[in-house]
Amino acid sequence: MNPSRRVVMVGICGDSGAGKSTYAHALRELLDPERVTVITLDDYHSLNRHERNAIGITALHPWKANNLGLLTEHVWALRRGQSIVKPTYDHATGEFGAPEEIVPRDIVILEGLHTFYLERLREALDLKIYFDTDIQLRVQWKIARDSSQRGYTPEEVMAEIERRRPDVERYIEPQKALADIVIHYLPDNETPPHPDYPDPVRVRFAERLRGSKRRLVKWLALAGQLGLIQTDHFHDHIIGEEMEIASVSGITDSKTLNSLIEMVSERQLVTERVRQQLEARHHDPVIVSRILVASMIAHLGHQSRQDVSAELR
Ligand SMILES: Nc1ncnc2c1ncn2[C@@H]1O[C@H](COP(=O)(O)OP(=O)(O)OP(=O)(O)O)[C@@H](O)[C@H]1O
Ligand SMILES: O=C(CO)[C@H](O)[C@H](O)COP(=O)(O)O
Repeated sequence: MNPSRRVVMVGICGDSGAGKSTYAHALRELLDPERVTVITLDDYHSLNRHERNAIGITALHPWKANNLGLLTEHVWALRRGQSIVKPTYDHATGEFGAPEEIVPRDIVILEGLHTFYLERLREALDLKIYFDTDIQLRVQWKIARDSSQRGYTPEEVMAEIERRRPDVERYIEPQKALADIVIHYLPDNETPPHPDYPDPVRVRFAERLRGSKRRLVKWLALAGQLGLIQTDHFHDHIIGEEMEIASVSGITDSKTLNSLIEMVSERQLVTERVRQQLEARHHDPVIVSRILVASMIAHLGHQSRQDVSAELR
């Protein structure tokens, strides 16, 4: 591995249907698919669908249904710039597929149910994002996806959501307290639907106040005060800890989004893909959120390259 390079590791965590994988792949597109590897933790299930059902456990059980030891080993290997050969899981059949080789790129995004579950996993991550998607959206999205792509009927999806509820509370939701940023998608009942934007969604960001170098919410609040974006800004307690919160709703224009990008990152780090996105004049909150988070990740990559260069001097 080139010693002046350090892989940037981003973790995305949350319940099934929260939008993790869609977000991870959107970030990859924005940052540059050649530079980003996305890994889903679903590939580290230790039991197939039939085996889980036979012993009556859900995929949410960290130890009985997942190989978190192997995952941790692989995450650290990738962070060191080493290739891995990882398992694969096929949701269309509920079976494992052939193992695949992963060569680390500049940025690795891990997305899954247990991304922050182990301290040793969290230690490998430069940015931790938890998706706390509103239950109404989560159910709607999960039913649509699982019945079209994973071989379930809508009734089976509803029954599965109910069956999983205790495990969600026990194993998944506590990880919210370990995130740097919590992203909450909410239905936006105040923004009128538009042909390009038929199901308006509001995106709420909560950010930890403790010594964070990242200041996404502060900048959003400032942009709101300046009247640049539609936002509300407040402090609240999430799992007992004070967090600063701002939500983005409505439509944001490109000029404003450009200013926000410069607040969270640097002009020279704006990727070609983001530039192309900015050619559209108006952006919904999901796009705004993805572009800002991609810009923060680009900035983290830049900082880590500077740190490595300083260490080598
Ligand atoms: N912002 C969004 N707006 C509309 N639909 C969305 C959005 N994000 C995700 N979805 C839809 O919700 C479904 C679930 O999303 P996704 O697969 O990303 O969730 P996930 O958290 O990775 O779920 P799982 O852990 O079960 O794999 C997908 O079909 C996707 O198209
Ligand atoms: O919570 C999930 C994350 O996607 C899935 O339910 C889990 O991966 C098992 O998948 P399947 O139901 O396709 O066997």
